[in-house]
Amino acid sequence: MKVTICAVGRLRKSPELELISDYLERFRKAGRAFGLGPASVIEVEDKKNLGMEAEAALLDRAIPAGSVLVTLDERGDVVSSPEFAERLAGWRDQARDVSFVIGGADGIAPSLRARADWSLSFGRMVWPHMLVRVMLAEQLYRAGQIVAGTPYHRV
Ligand SMILES: C[S@@+](CC[C@H](N)C(=O)[O-])C[C@H]1O[C@@H](n2cnc3c(N)ncnc32)[C@H](O)[C@@H]1O
Repeated sequence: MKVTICAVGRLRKSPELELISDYLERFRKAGRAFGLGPASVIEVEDKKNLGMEAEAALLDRAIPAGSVLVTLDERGDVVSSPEFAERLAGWRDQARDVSFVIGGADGIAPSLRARADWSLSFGRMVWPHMLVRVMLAEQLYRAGQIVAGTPYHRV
C-alpha cells in the first residue's frame, strides 16, 4: 500500500526535513511486514503565486490516480491515533493506495477539498504546513507501530 504526501512548498534542509525523513524511513522499515507504506513526499510549487486554485491544479497532477484522497484541514475530523491506524489498515485491506494533501499558506482550494474522501484534522488550531508534515509522518509511523502491536503507542 503506497502512501503519498502531496504538499505545497519546497522544504529545504532543516530540522523538520530531518524529522520527516526519519519518521518515514522508520515507517517504511516497520510497515513492510504489515503491508503499510512506503510513504513518499511530492512537493508542488506555485512559483508565480497564482493562488489556491493554481496550487490545487498542481496538487491534482501530483495525486496518484485511484488513491484514497485525504485532505489535511483544521476543519476536518479529529481522531485518535488508534482510529487513524484502523483507517490506514482498512485501506490496506481494500488494496487502496492513499494520498494525503497538505495545503499552502492559504489552505486547500474548496474544489479540491470537495472531492476528498476524508478530511483529517490535527485539532482546530492552524499549524504551519511543515509542522503538519512532521506530525503526519509521526502519525504514520505510530499507526504502523499500533498495527504491529508494539509498546510505542501508550494511552
Ligand atoms: C498554514 S495552513 C493554512 C490554513 C488556512 N487557514 C486554511 O484555510 O486551511 C497550511 C496547511 O496546513 C495544514 N494544516 C494546518 N493546520 C492544520 C490542522 N489543525 N489540522 C490539519 N491540517 C492542518 C492544512 O493542509 C493547511 O492547508
